[in-house]
Formats: sequence, structure tokens, C-alpha cells
Amino acid sequence: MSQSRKKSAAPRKIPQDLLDALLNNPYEGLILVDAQGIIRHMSSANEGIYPFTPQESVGRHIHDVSPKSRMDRTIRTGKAEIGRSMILDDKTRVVARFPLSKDGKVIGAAGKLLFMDPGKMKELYERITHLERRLEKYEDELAQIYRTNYSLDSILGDSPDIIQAKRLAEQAAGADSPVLIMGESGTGKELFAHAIHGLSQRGSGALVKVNCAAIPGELLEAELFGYEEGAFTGARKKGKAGKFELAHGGTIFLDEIGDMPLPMQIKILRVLQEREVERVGSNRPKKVDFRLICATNRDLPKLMRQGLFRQDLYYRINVMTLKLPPLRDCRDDIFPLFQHFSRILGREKTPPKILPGVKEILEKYSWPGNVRELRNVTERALIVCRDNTVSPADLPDLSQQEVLPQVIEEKASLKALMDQAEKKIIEQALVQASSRAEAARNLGIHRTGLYQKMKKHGIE
Ligand SMILES: Nc1ncnc2c1ncn2[C@@H]1O[C@H](COP(=O)(O)OP(=O)(O)OP(=O)(O)O)[C@@H](O)[C@H]1O
Repeated sequence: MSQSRKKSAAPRKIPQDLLDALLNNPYEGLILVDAQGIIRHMSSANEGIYPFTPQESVGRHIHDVSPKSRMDRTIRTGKAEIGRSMILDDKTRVVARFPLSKDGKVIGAAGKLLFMDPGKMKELYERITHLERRLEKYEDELAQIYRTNYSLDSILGDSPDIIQAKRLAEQAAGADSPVLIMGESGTGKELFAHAIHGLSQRGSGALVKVNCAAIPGELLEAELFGYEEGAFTGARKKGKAGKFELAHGGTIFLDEIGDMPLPMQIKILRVLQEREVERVGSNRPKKVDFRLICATNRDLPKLMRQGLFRQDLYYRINVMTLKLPPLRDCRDDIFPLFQHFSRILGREKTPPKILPGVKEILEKYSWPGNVRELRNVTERALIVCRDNTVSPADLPDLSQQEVLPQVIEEKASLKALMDQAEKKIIEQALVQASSRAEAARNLGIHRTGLYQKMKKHGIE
């Protein structure tokens, strides 16, 4: 460290010239009175505001200089008044008054004109009002998007199970209790969560989603509850709000709750009971007001029997239950869904023509990736089809059960057969998952491993 930066060993007293400069700075009008209300200092910026000059004012009682002053009240009550307006010199001024204490005893008070020019305050006020109006407009627009995009009307299907789930979702929207949505991957659990939130009284609030399976256990706590500054190495400078805090006034959607590690389950249970969260590294609990929606594709009762899911948490989250059927159990919905996705995903103005044979192939398939897979298959067919006409040839090979028998019939080396099978399995996993990360997870391999294999097989 250079000599000039070395910490001075001088006494810790503030130099008098610095204090004088502060007390007489031209940016604020400052008055100091003692416990009897006698003015002991009036800064030069007050010149022209009172009937006396700053020099003449010192030694007089505050009421002799400013009859309407409330500084005597500040001394009596010991309470600060910040941001009050006051007419001085025929102008509205914004003032702050606060007591000055020593050893717990009020020894005087300070009065400050915060803005010599109240025009600045007006400018600030107008900016805030303008921002508030814009915020309101965006909130309205957001609520509108939720209502239209995520209403129950956007959930298609006439099978009795879907109709029943929609009926229950409507009831759940009217209540504020926890909802558990169960169903295989791609059956529309998130879609239902959006619809329930959008229709509920919290619809204009946030819907905060947490994918419990995608966040490593050791990061989940910080993600859900937030952390204070310096809570751990790598923590953000100013700390971070957790998902529960962000969902205040809205809904928190815990997706894949069945994958939540046991120690976190206890913490979630506590939040549900006490309705308050404590950031990591803090011991100040904060009240949070949220509605809980959970989803899982795991068999929670089975997980409970295996000791992997807490029973008390299960009963807490399972107040209303929606069971979404797999697509293979709703055969009659498959083709209407395909037509719907063709209409909304098609690039032409007119909906694509669908040739005979397509319906039969779609209905025969077992759709392990459910509606998501059907949507992806439709999207792909629309890209490869010609003249806005979808033919059976535009569909991928949907005989997935025959992936292995098919390749084994061919005469090739084991390595080549295994390569072919790997390519098919990867293609299928990509169609069934909503993202490459999810496909990698489903295949039980790392994302970079999946990218390497995609490159190897020339998969886009
Ligand atoms: N009944 C339905 N009507 C229209 N679209 C649907 C329906 N069900 C699902 N979808 C569509 O399928 C896709 C997958 O749905 P969603 O993400 O809600 O499934 P999920 O059950 O939450 O899946 P995961 O468990 O993998 O997270 C979305 O594009 C969604 O819009």
C-alpha cells in the first residue's frame, strides 16, 4: 500500500473545517436548535427565507424566527418527521425534522429543507405517477394475456377425465387452498396450473414456477427462500429474494414436487404452516402470502411408502387433486388435438389439409410423451410436408415399440445396430421432451453427452 493511502493515526474527530463546510453547504437549508428551542446554527442557504438573516437568527427562539415551526414538537416527542411540506416565504417547501440525542436524552433538533426548489419534488412526484400508470397498464395487459392464453378454453379434450379435471380446476380457482396436479410428463399439468392461477383472485399477481427436479438439492434452498448478502461464497452482493417472496400476492407452482429432497420437504412444510420465510444467512422471518400449486408425474403414495416423501407434506399439498389422463387413454382426443396444433402452428393462412391414413397412425401410437409429444410431432410434420398437405409420410416413425426389433432384422454389425438404435432413441427422447435438458435427464445422461451424441448422429 502506498504511503499516502496509509490509515492516519490522527484522532478520530471530524476536522472542524469539514464540519463547517457541511453545516453551511449550499444545497440544503439547515437549522439546529438546542433542547430549549434556541437556534444555535442556521446555514447560509436559508438566507432570504426567514425575516432574519442566518446570523441574526442565531440565539433567538425558533418561534420568533419561524412561528409555524414544529421543531419544538420534535424536541418534545423525540420523533422525526421526514418529507413534510411547509409554507415558507410563500412557497411550499419539503422539510425534514429530527431529534438530536445524546445518551438517550434529546439535546436538540435539526430542521432541513430537503429541496430548496419544490419544483424538483413535483417533478419526482410526476415521474412516479407516470410510472405507476404504466405499471397498471402492464398489469392489465398481463392479466389479459393470462386470461386468454391460459384460460381453461385453451385446454382441449372431450374425454371424461379431461372434462372432470377442467371442472375441478374451475372450483380450485375459486378457492385459495393448495392444489396437487398429477399426471405423466406432457399431459398439461403446467397448462392447468396457469389456468387455475389466471382464473383465481390472484390472477393479476405473479405465477412463480420452480422445477424442483431441475435445481440441484444444494441450491434449492437458496432458490426457494433467497439469501442475504454474503450468506455463502458466490452469493450476490445485495442478496437475492427467493421464489416464495417473489410469489407474494400470487401463486407458487412447485413442479416435480416428488423429486424434492427430504430435508427440503421439512422446510417447505414449515413455510406452509407458518406462512413465513427466512432467507439463507438471515434470522429475520418475513411474512409471505401465496397460493400453492404442486405438480408431479411420480407416484407420491408409493414414494411415501418408500420413505422418500413425507406424509405430513403430502396431506398439506393434496387438498384438491387433479388427475390428468395420459393421452393413450383419450384416443378420441388425439386427432382433434393434431388438427388444433396444425391450425395454430401452421405457417399458411389456411389450415393444412390432412390426408387419410394420418389419423389412424396417430391413434395407434401410445404417446409416451403425451400431448407435448403430439404437439412436437405436429410441428415437425408441418415443416416437412409439401403444399400445406400432411400425409402419413410426413409423420416420424411412430412404431416406437419396434425400435429394436426393426434394427435387429437388418444384417449389420453389432456396433452399427447399436448406433442405429441409439440414434432412434435419442430422436424419440427429443420429440418427447420439452427441451434438450429434459431429454438428457430422461435418458439419464449429461446434457453435453447428449449434444455429443446428437452431433455424432447428425441430429439437428
Ligand atoms: N389438453 C391440452 N390441450 C392443449 N394443449 C395441451 C393440453 N395438454 C398439454 N398441452 C400442451 O402440451 C405441452 C405440454 O404441456 P405441459 O407443459 O403443461 O405438460 P406437463 O404435464 O406440465 O409436463 P412436464 O411434467 O413434462 O412438465 C404444452 O405445449 C401444452 O400447451
